[in-house]
Parts: sequence; C-alpha cells; structure tokens
Amino acid sequence: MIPIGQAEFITTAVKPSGYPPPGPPEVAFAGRSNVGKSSLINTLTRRKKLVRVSGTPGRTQHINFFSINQDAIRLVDLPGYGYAKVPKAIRAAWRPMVEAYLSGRDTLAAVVVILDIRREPTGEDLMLLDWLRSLQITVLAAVTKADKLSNNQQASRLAKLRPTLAPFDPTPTLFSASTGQGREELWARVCEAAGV
Ligand SMILES: Nc1nc2c(ncn2[C@@H]2O[C@H](COP(=O)(O)OP(=O)(O)OP(=O)(O)O)[C@@H](O)[C@H]2O)c(=O)[nH]1
Ligand SMILES: [Mg+2]
Repeated sequence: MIPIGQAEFITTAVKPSGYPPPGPPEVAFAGRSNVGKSSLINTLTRRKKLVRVSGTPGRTQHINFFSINQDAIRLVDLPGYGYAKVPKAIRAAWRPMVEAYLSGRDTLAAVVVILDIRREPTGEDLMLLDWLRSLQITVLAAVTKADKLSNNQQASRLAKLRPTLAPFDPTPTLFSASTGQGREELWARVCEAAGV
C-alpha cells in the first residue's frame, strides 16, 4: 500500500482518443448519480477539491483521470447512471462511453462500485456488477454515506446487502466521505488490486 502524497487531475475524456496514454494501473469509480463517487475520491486522496462535488445529480458527465504520487496509480471517476432527470441524450451517451472504457482499457485493474447504504441496489447497479463480472474485472464494493446511519443501523444494512454483493465482492467496505470511515481500508484494497 502506498501512502498518498501528490494527487493531480490529468484530463477529462468522452472517448478513447481522449484518454491519457496508458501508463500505471487504473482503478475506476462507478455508481448511481449523486451516490457520492466524487466525494469518495476526494476523501480517499485526502483532498477537498481534487474532484468537483455537486448537489445536482449527473454532474460528472465525462471520464476524469487523476494521477497519484507521480503516476504510481491512477484513479478514474466515471459518470453516474440512473438519474431520471438527466437529459435523455446524456443518459444515452453513458453506456457507450463507459463500455468503451471498461472493455478497452488494458491498464484497468479494478472498479470500485459505490452504493448508498440507505438504498437497495437498483437494477442498474446489478447490471453494472454483472457486466464487470462478465468482463472479468475485479469489483471492490463500497457502501457509502454510512454517517447517515447509527452504528447499529450500519451493521444491519450491511448484513442485508452482503448476500447481494457477495458474488461480486465478499468483503464490501463501509465508507463515509464525511467522517473518513473506511478510508484506510478502501485505499488498502485499491492499492492491493492495482498491485502497488
Ligand atoms: N452525508 C454524506 N453526504 C455525502 C457523502 N458522500 C457524498 N455526499 C453528498 O452527496 C452529494 C453527491 O456527492 P457527489 O460526490 O457529487 O456524487 P457523485 O456520485 O459524484 O454524483 P454525480 O457526479 O452527479 O454522478 C453531495 O451533496 C455530497 O456532499 C457521505 O459519505 N456522507
Ligand atoms: Mg461526480
């Protein structure tokens, strides 16, 4: 596991020609719009504003690449899915954009799939998980916004989610971008998956 030192934005892309040249292992972050992907990356990297966070669902519409520790590892923020109020054209662009990245990026080491502790996984969440499995991509499940529940409630929600998540990740990480809960654990898992 590497300690996080420097972290910087590399570029934003919609298609493979816009990706940075492949380099170190990449770990991508995926989940519903507004689930807290960008916040989770900020907390993981101990940066307040590395990634833009917004109260408006569907804010991250492109693929954003970040470089950690002089490019020892890269983190990739994927656009969110599943928010009905996002314009149709943007929703239609999601699948080809994300599919091209997931199926074509040779340096992709793992995808962190982020779920809200208060919600049941949606059909789209499960489709993503199945899709990653069929592509043989390592899944790390992160159950975020844990701070919204008491410790007892967190434990019972996790127990409920475990059977659903077990085929994809038997050891999901409880996380909170607000309190930093799960930060060390998730970072260790990300580094392990990336082999750094
Ligand atoms: N209480 C709490 N709020 C959170 C947490 N993570 C994110 N939020 C809030 O949830 C909202 C959405 O967070 P983002 O990080 O922008 O979510 P996102 O998944 O990147 O959203 P899109 O880019 O729109 O798909 C913001 O208002 C955050 O402040 C968390 O762990 N706890
Ligand atoms: Mg975002």
